[in-house]
Amino acid sequence: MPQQTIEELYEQALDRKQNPQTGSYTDYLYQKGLDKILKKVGEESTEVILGAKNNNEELIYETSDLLFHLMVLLVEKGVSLDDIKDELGSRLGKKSLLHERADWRGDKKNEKDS
Ligand SMILES: N=c1c2ncn([C@@H]3O[C@H](COP(=O)(O)OP(=O)(O)OP(=O)(O)O)[C@@H](O)[C@H]3O)c2ncn1[C@@H]1O[C@H](COP(=O)(O)O)[C@@H](O)[C@H]1O
Repeated sequence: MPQQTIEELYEQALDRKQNPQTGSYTDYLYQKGLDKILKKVGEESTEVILGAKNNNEELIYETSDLLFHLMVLLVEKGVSLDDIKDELGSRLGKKSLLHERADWRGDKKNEKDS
């Protein structure tokens, strides 16, 4: 079975933006505009959560849907994958702030606030 990288998925979405194709679902999303794309990202996020509660097959399917719609959102907003990689890179090696969280320390008093 062929595989597709996130980079290829992004490039595909970018190509659809630059070279609109009639009958393309990606093009349909761009035509509908940002609110439609955001609605799809919201729906697909919820479906990832529901899929994870069911089984890994559904989780994989819904995560793929979400990644596709996220790539369309990034393209629509003019955000590149490099922008995301830079942000992720800036976090590399940073100490997590987990130790500052009361719930992690087992502070039951604050659990209801989390
Ligand atoms: N990876 C995807 C991909 N993942 C999900 N989807 C579409 O996302 C939609 C999600 O399903 P839903 O039931 O939630 O949505 P829907 O009812 O079809 O549509 P809405 O009216 O809700 O918007 C389906 O129509 C899927 O076909 C995708 N559509 C396209 N791609 C990739 O993009 C390429 C280009 O596709 P086109 O732009 O259609 O040529 C394809 O070859 C694929 O590689």
